[in-house]
Parts: sequence; structure tokens; C-alpha cells
Amino acid sequence: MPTVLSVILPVSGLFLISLLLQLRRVARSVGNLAGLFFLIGPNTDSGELIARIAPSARYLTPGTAWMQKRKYGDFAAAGKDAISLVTAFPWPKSDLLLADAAAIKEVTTLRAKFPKPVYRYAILTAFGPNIVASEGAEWKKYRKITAPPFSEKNYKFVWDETIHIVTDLFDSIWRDKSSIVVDHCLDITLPLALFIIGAAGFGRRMTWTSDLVVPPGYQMAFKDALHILSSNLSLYILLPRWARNLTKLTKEVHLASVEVKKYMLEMVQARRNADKAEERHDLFSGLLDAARHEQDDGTALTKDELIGNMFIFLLAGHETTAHTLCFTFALLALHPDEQERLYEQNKGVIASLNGIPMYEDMGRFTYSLAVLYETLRLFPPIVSIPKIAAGDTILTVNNIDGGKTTVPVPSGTDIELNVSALHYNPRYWKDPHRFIPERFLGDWPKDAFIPFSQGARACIGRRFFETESVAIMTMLVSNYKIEVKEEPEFAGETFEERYARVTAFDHAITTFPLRVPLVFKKR
Ligand code: HEM
Repeated sequence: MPTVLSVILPVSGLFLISLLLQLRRVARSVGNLAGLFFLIGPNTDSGELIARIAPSARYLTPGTAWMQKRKYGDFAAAGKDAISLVTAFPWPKSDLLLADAAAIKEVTTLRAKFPKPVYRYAILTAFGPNIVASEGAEWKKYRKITAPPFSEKNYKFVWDETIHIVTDLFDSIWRDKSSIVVDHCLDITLPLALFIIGAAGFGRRMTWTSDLVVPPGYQMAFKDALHILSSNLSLYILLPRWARNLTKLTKEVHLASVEVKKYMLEMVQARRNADKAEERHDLFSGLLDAARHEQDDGTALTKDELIGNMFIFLLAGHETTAHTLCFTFALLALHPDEQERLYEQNKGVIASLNGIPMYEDMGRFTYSLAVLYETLRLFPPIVSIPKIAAGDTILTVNNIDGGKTTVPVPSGTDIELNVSALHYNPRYWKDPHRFIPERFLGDWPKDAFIPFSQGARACIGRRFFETESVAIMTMLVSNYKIEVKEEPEFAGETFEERYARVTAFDHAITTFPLRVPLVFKKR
């Protein structure tokens, strides 16, 4: 009788040899490009979850937020603006990571040659198919339905709503206090961004006094349910039904998902009732009109598609904005000289106007936009944009020694446009680790700045974000001086230590700041 060991050992040996041969084959497929090796693929849903549970171990997983933590480091070590990422599980494969502006532009421009690998977006379909997680004809339909409200007329509305919401914050919460201390700036920027997409995108006006509490029939406020769910989407997607009540976290995530859906269905019902009384042209109206079509002539939405797209716009429309604004205020607090420069520029522009700045004046707040861009360069919320090679091809990238490397890219290769690495690539950015908003005032390398992606699949909400954020910064920096909250346990830290602490981050769908304690002092 063979012992268990005498069966297991040869079988495991064969498995190991086969795995090593497969790994050698996938590494060769991209020309044996230098790069990284991890047992578990970090860019899969299960990989994300394992990275969260397991500590970052050298060859197991790089841990969470690894691209933003490593920035350009792995490319510098390889001496090239393309590296490989070889992983063994869930299946052996070699991804191609790019930090070369020209190669990235080629990939984003040639949409049919390098489409979105939709299988990588399964996590975003929690409530149904949608514009972010689709390709081809399906994506074209969603884009056609949702694009019209992203127009100048509606940006004016975004600006006015933002001014209204910030004024409401000043008048009803901050009132005449000379200083406002916040333990984490996200507590301000998350509701702020949610209120703006709620009002300007979905016609749902929320207020600081009523919408932060739990309404009757619910157990969570809308912003909390949305935040809990988006921070734990991979857990929610992978969680089997039977495991929903396993831990406090799984219970909370399940409850958040139920409540988010209930809030969205309530919004649909409320708008359908109100629409009988008035005509609107916002994002929500476009979605609802499409969902009313009886027959699918290529412009109709099913109920799942309606809810899936509502969820994605609510999520994409507020998390990225909230995180970016929070990092922006952190950086301004850490760099008082830059904040003063911004204040002076804003003061100058406002003094030349008759009253409150309007949307038409936005173009004059050049320094505000430069500060936002510099924040997005240093802390892009989306650190990597995945694409897939639809056929065998090649890509050419720069080497650090001035030469070029041509990389074979076989059909089916996953390509990562590494936003963090590109944004810290010294070929394009002088002193890439320093906060220098001024670099965005003159001539700057447009193709090396891709926080919103590029090409046909670029962010539809870019101008929406810029409009609300410039309006918020104009209001806030003109009225308040932003400082890092002094805490006795951090007395005596160096600037570098303080910078690392205040801008510390993690990643869950997007990169988010861990804790930004600030004081807003009335000017
Ligand atoms: C700081 C703010 C923002 C950043 C950095 C950002 C970034 C991005 C990026 C990188 C993509 C491409 C994702 C991919 O290819 O996987 C994207 C797509 C998208 N974004 Fe944004 N975004 C921001 C704000 C917004 C806002 C405010 C909205 C809505 C009001 C929005 C809605 C969308 C949508 C719907 C898409 C999918 C577009 C398509 O595939 O056609 N985003 N965004």
C-alpha cells in the first residue's frame, strides 16, 4: 500500500515543475523583460483580498496600495520604462507594466487594439452592468446615454450647486467659529463631494444638518452606507451568501449593500413622481428616460443597467473627488508658502469681480487648478489603468541610459498603465517627489499626466471634478487658513516624517488618505 506521502510528494513535485515551466514560458512571452515576481496576482479581486489579509511578504504579494508605494522605483531598478509582473496564481501569467508616456498614449489611442479587460472590472458590477465595466457596443450605448449632461450648461449648474453647498457648510455648521478642528479631512470632503454629485447629477439636494443622520426606515446614513460598501467592494463581491453574518465587518458590508440599493430605488421612485411636475436635463433624467424605453433600439436600459450605472456614477463621482480634495488640503497645510500664494492669487481675482465668483470666472483661478493637478500627479486616486492586447503586437519604450527597448506583446497580455510610476518618472517631472504646483502653469508634459486616463475611455467626469474642486478651493482658501492639527505625540517630528504621516494612504478601488487631521482657521 503506498503511503499518503509517497503519493503527495511526486504529485507536488510534478505540479511544481509544471508551474516553473509555465512561469518560464510566460516570462519569455514578453521578452524576458526584467520586473517583479509574486506568487499571487495582486491585480485580481482575490489578490486584493489576500493582500489585505496577508502582510506584504517578499514573493507572496506586494501588499495593498503597492503601485503608489513603489512609484517609479521598480522601473528605475530595471533601467527601463516597461517592466514585467510575473505571477503564479490564480494562473501563471506575465503582465506588462508601462511608465512610458509615448507607449501609454499608443495604448490609450488604439482602443480596438488595446481594449479594456472587462473581466478585471467584475468588482464594479455589484449592482449591474455599467459604463466603467463594459466594452464595445454595450459601452457605446452607456456613453451615448450619459454623455449629454456633461456639458457647459450643466457645469455652470455644478459650480452654482457647489457654492451653495459650501456656503451651507459655513453657515449651518462652521458658523462663527474662529477655528474648526477635524480629526480626518475626509469627514468633510466625502459628504461634500457626495452632496455635489447628488444635487448636480441626480437632483437630490442634501444638507449638512439633515443628511448626515440616519433617516427613518434605514440603519445607515447614505454617505456611510456608500463609503462602507465602496471600501469593501472586493469582500462584498467574493462573499458567499452563507458568510454574510460571519463577522462584524461582513454583516456591516452586507447591510451597507442592502441600504445603498434601497436608497437608489427610493431616488428612482422620488424622481419618477417629481418628473410628472417638472422637466430636467441632468444625468439622472438621461438614465431614467433610457430605462423607460419599451423596446431596446440600442438606447434602452434594463432595470439592472439603470441601477448599475447609478451606482457607478455615484461612486466614481464622489470618492475620487473626495480623496483628491483631502490630499489637496493636506498638501496645502504642509506647504504654507504654496497656500499663501494660492490665497493671494484667489484674492486678486475675487477683488476684480463684482461679488461671488461665477462659473465664467473659473478660467482665472489658474493656481487652484495647478494645485489640484499637482495633487493628482502625486496622489492619483486611480493608480493603474488596465488594458489587454487584442492581438500579437510590440511596444517600444525608453531606457534610462537613453536607448530604447522593443517589447513583444502577445495577444491576451494584460497591460497596466502605471499612473503612479509615470507621474514620478524623472524623465518627465523634475524633482518628482516635491510638491511644486507651479510646474502646471507653464508648458508641461501633457502625455505624462494621466490621472483621468486618455483617449476614448478617458474620464467623462473630468470637467465636473475640476469645476466643483476649483469652486470649493476658491471658497475655502479665501475664507480659511488650513493647518495641520498639532498633536503632542507628534511634537518634534521632521518635515519628512510629518509629510509621510499626514499623506499616508491605502487602496480600495481608489487610493485614499488614512488620516488627515487639520485645523481650518478663519481668515
Ligand atoms: C479626481 C477625480 C477623478 C479622477 C482622478 C477620475 C479618474 C478616472 C479614470 C482614470 C477613469 C478611467 C478608468 C478606467 O479606464 O478604468 C475614469 C473613468 C470614468 N469616470 Fe472618472 N475620475 C474622477 C472624477 C469623476 C467624476 C466626478 C465622475 C462623474 C461625475 C466620473 C465618472 C467617470 C466615469 C463614468 C468613467 C467611465 C468613462 C468611460 O469608460 O466611458 N469621474 N475616471
